[in-house]
Amino acid sequence: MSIRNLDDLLGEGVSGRRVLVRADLNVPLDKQTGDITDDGRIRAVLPTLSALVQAGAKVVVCSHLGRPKGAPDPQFSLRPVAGRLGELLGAPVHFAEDTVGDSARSTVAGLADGQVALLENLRFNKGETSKDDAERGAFADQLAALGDAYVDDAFGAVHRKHASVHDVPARLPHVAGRLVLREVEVLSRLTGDPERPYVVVLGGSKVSDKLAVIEALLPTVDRLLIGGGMCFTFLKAQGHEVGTSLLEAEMVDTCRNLMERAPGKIMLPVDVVAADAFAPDAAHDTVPADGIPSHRLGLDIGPETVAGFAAALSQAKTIFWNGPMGVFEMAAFANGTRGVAEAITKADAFSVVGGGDSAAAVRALGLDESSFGHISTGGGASLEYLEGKTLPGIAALEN
Ligand SMILES: Nc1ncnc2c1ncn2[C@@H]1O[C@H](COP(=O)(O)OP(=O)(O)O)[C@@H](O)[C@H]1O
Ligand SMILES: O=C(OP(=O)(O)O)[C@H](O)COP(=O)(O)O
Repeated sequence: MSIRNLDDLLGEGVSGRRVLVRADLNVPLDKQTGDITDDGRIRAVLPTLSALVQAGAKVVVCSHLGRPKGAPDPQFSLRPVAGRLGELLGAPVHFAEDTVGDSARSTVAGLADGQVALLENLRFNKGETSKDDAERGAFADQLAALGDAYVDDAFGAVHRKHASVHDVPARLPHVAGRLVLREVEVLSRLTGDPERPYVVVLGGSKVSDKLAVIEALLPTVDRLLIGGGMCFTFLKAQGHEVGTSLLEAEMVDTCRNLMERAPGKIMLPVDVVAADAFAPDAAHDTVPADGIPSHRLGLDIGPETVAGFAAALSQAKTIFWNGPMGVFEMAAFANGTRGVAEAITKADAFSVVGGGDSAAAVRALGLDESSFGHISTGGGASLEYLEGKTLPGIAALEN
């Protein structure tokens, strides 16, 4: 990557300078308690933050959390993340109650050398995600005013053309952080000439984001295994009833086209675990994929599907997996994700797992992280990188 990195910035000296770090601290939260259920993304940014702290910078961290709608929403506050980040750094993290307002300005102004502040959720501001260049630019101006230099270490968000990712680097001296650098180095192994068979497994719930990626990836992969919330739009395209499962109705034709264009390449579930409700204690049964009752929703792939996917994975030499196979957060619907994850660890292949929830699933299910070649913090970001797209966050660092 021909872009400047953290070592270049450290080499210039950062003591006493305000360094704005864009991190991806979009961690999963327990829906009932609001507790952080997996702190992997916070840990992933520690090498960059610790290096800046040690070098005496005034470190100003910013991130999004979830998808609030451009205004403050307490359920998406980063306050709990500030607490956890402080524990991991071994020093308190000063939390600003807003992102670019009075609280942010006074918090940053009060930082001593080597101290860290975390700004409130970037997405509480309309300008962060706006499609209007001027609106995004105006927010980027305010954000950039809080730093003297900018580090992008938010690999999970480099595919977003958002103010903090795409517009701030145009306003400040900018470098890639340690995490972004490492992610790109590892993922580049999958873009050149991956050892074959190359098998990609896709699941999760960000269906419309990822359907677009499938189109681009299809010619380069040997097998595409589809589970999770993703599979129902494909099953519908095959003419099956999917009950009240997650469905992207306007994408059904696209899915049909994809299957017709690459016959035999896409593997879909042959059985699914269908439940009465989206709840941990919901009544559920394994049913054939063409027999989901109309009042039920698919929350996991079934055992026959796991066996089929495992057989395909056992042949692979390169594997990329993004998106849990089911609602793994609920024990009754975690078997598909566990089965596929175990099959990946057993394969004699270079394997990459990408995505906040997929990485969290690996840890929550107690799997040995070292049996994967790489666990990426970005799902959508790594998929778009593999697709060969110019990622707004990376392009901005190159300029
Ligand atoms: N069948 C399903 N129905 C609804 N949600 C699902 C289903 N399968 C998986 N999910 C959910 O998908 C979420 C993760 O999706 P996504 O954000 O796309 O993955 P990642 O963060 O790894 O990129 C998990 O919270 C999981 O519960
Ligand atoms: O969780 C994320 O992406 P991922 O689920 O694709 O890994 C990133 O934090 C980006 O979040 P976004 O998809 O709401 O822009």
